[in-house]
Amino acid sequence: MTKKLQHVFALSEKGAKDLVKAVIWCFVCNLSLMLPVGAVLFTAQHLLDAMETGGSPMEGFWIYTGFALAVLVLLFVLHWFQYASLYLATYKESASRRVSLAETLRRLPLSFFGNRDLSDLTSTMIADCSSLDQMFSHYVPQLFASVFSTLVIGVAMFVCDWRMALAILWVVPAAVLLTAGSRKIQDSFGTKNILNKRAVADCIQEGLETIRDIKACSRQDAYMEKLEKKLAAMEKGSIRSELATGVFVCSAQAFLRLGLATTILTGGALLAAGKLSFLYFLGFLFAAARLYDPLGLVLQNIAATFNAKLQIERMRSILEQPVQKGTEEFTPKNYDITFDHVSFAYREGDGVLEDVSFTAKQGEVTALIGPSGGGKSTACKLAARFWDVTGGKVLLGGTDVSTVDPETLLRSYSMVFQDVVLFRDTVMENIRLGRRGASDEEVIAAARAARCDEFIRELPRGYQTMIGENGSTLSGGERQRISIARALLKDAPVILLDEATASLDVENESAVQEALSRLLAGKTVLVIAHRMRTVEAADKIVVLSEGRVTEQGTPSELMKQSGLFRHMVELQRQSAGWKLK
Ligand SMILES: Nc1ncnc2c1ncn2[C@@H]1O[C@H](COP(=O)(O)OP(=O)(O)OP(=O)(O)O)[C@@H](O)[C@H]1O
Repeated sequence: MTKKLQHVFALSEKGAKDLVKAVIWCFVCNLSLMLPVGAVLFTAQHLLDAMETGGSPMEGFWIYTGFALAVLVLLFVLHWFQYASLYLATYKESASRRVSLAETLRRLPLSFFGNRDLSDLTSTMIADCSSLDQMFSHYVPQLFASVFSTLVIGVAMFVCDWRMALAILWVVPAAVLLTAGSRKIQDSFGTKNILNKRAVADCIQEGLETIRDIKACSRQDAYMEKLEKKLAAMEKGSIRSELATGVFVCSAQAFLRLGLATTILTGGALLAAGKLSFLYFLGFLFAAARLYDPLGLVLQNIAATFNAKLQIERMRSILEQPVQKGTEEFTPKNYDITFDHVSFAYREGDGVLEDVSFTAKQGEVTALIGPSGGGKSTACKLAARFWDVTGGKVLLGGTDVSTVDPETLLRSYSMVFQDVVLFRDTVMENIRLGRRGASDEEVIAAARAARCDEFIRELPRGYQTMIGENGSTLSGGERQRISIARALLKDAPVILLDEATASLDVENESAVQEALSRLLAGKTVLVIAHRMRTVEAADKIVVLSEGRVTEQGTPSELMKQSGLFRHMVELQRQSAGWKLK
């Protein structure tokens, strides 16, 4: 049963077990609500007996007071356990749900993120998790518990007096059926409502991410119009969804109250006919009120439970994704990177690399060149197992990288990509990301080697200056030098450089090139460079065009052929003389 609950509600094993416990406690608490009814009847019986026999009503006062207090204490204890099992367990599960989502996301190949909307993932992590917290702390356990407790209380009522039991309970199946029968309608409105809300969140996130381009293209009005349309659709959808839920739930709740009327009528008739004692009549009246209250709430919550379906599905779609796995024991015999007949496609049927074979040897600089879109960056990322290949193998030191745990593998790589990512933190910490635990002195030494030190010291608080979101307060060249400093600090045996010096001015470029050449000694270097000057000193050139290796060899060997490399070198020599009029 635990497994089934885990699957249906996207819970951990402990979460499923805790849900069972919560249902049991809610069930016990629902039954305990009948205890005060018993206490009142017990006391009333005593008073009636005393009045009939002419005894003192005060006789046994302490016993009844003690009994009432015991009921009170028992109720308190039971509700305390119910509270702990509902809320504490739910919030523990909620924390572990978020952690396991984050863990899964950490282990997913980048292909997953390529196919998913970022704002969709954000809303799953934040909004969906919160909705499920609410659902598991307030709705689901109470829903199950009410079904069981109503059954038990119903049987007890039938045992006491089947006519009164019928008068009370006939409305229950009708009210539940009315709510459950509306599921399809509520499902459809609820799903539309959630999708509308997501569309608004997407639109806001898109606007925030692209605000610079929106302004640059004077598209503010068009953007606002689009957002307003989505907001209007959301408002309409929310009202419709609430109305659809409200109509059915309120009707079902009203229907439930009809039971009180039939209880009074039936009880009154039986009482008048002498077929029911006054005490029993009183007891059934109390019991009906006690029964309908939690049931009314449950009806309200059934609708909320229907709406959670979509959120659970979205959560499950992440949790059940196949994650990248592999051995954590990785000691390659060397750090040669070998592409062995590698094919790769971001989307099925849309191949980006086709039968790519080459080796980037340890101690050598291997340059990937070729026309834009030829697959150079893709090859670099496959070398670090950011994605898994669709055909062939990528080997590091003779080991297939797809058999190595991605985080273990990445310890062997330092990377500087075109799109530098900086975090909202100090400059010091942004560089320290290269090697956790590096001392301030080591960070500063790396910054010096990457020619960052000078501009960092000019920042308002030097190395302790906070960098804005993704380094927005720094120039492109400065961002890139910080990322080079990170790579220098990491000092890994494999270096991947993707246009590493693209945003640097000539003075900085030669300074960084000098720092890089010190770092690169003895390492496996895979560099992507558009400028032929950057790759003149490479040990090996691999030309990638339309996803295939069209040439490979030393620069001088390739210059002798009249292939793409030579053509690119000549073109760049010509363009070196190009100037603005
Ligand atoms: N994340 C991605 N999802 C889908 N397609 C992608 C992705 N990244 C790249 N591509 C596509 O894969 C192909 C190769 O891209 P890649 O970036 O590897 O080429 P490149 O040779 O490095 O180009 P450039 O020199 O312009 O950076 C291109 O057609 C590109 O549109």
